[in-house]
Amino acid sequence: MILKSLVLLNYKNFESRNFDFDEKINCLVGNNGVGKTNILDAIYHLSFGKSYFNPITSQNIRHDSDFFVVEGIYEKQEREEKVIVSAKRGQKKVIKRNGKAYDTFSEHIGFLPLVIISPADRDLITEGSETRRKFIDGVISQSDQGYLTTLLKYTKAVSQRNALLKYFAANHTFDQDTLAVYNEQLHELGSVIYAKRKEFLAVFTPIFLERYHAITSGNEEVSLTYQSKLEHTDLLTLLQTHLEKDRALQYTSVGVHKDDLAFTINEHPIKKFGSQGQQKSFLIALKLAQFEFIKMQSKVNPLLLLDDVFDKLDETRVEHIIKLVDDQNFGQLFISDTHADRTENVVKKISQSYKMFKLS
Ligand SMILES: Nc1ncnc2c1ncn2[C@@H]1O[C@H](COP(=O)(O)OP(=O)(O)OP(=O)(O)O)[C@@H](O)[C@H]1O
Repeated sequence: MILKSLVLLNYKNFESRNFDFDEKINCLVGNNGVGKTNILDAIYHLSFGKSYFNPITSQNIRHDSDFFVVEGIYEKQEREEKVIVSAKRGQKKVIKRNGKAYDTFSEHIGFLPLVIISPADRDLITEGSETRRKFIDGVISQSDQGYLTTLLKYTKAVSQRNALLKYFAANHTFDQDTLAVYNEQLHELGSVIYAKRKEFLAVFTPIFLERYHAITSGNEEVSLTYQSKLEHTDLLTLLQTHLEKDRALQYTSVGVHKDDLAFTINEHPIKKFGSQGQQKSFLIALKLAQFEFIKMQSKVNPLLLLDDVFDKLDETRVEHIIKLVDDQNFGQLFISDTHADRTENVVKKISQSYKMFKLS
């Protein structure tokens, strides 16, 4: 799959801009703040209908404008696909494929597979468990629409159960039968989600370890461990044993919406004991494993976006990363960097076909 061209209208700092891309490598170079990351984010928008960096739609519209439009022309399985994302202040965002608007954004997820590696990924290490669940769910959803649908239903059932718990507390009442309906739903949907996450991690973890060792030349032991209360007990039983707690808290305190992924280096949490370079290598290995997993599942080469990836990494690690990208037989690559020469030297090693976009 290739993104052939991109049009931006009032998207962040771009008033009106067109790009015709190379089918292999595109380098976006320029000083801090010229909009390199914004271009990557516009491409991300076309795949996911939202920004990777800023979830507030109105803040992605250029200051003093009322709307933005991002348009991409793709070539996918020998067909041309035109995708447009547009947003007006105060209105719902619209995603269109070949002129037809989607009813729900989730239908579009996975159609244009994409992996982004960015400094913002460090949230995966530093932030709470929700970020890591989103990562797992995002990877699985890009190649499994059914999973995404199950997840959305589960999330809705959790909200409804929480609303019911609040209602019970506010009205000093309790109705076991109504609660049981939600418990059953959560149990059924949660078991599917748990099984899929486990299945995913069984395939994903070895790929991740292999990528990490390739980047670091293998002196450090790292691990990914899926943590879920469903490991030992089914969700129906857990919901029953947590009933008093849930009633007191007025929300559902147990279920797959509380799962986590533990990251360790030499058996210690990487958040506390990993150096900046080790953390960065860990995150890049995660993302390259994501790339490989999606490619295996969807049989499509995802677009790969590298945002400021070379910063703070020594030359050997940069070389290893680029070699890995090359070995993975990547499809189309977008790289943002402040150093035009550094980028050009690196990309020349893996492809004769590339374009440099010098932004100012
Ligand atoms: N809604 C908006 N309207 C106008 N400008 C915006 C908007 N949102 C962000 N910007 C501008 O976009 C610029 C940042 O762009 P971006 O993050 O893409 O820079 P960059 O080239 O990647 O920089 P760096 O090298 O520092 O990462 C800033 O100048 C910021 O003010």
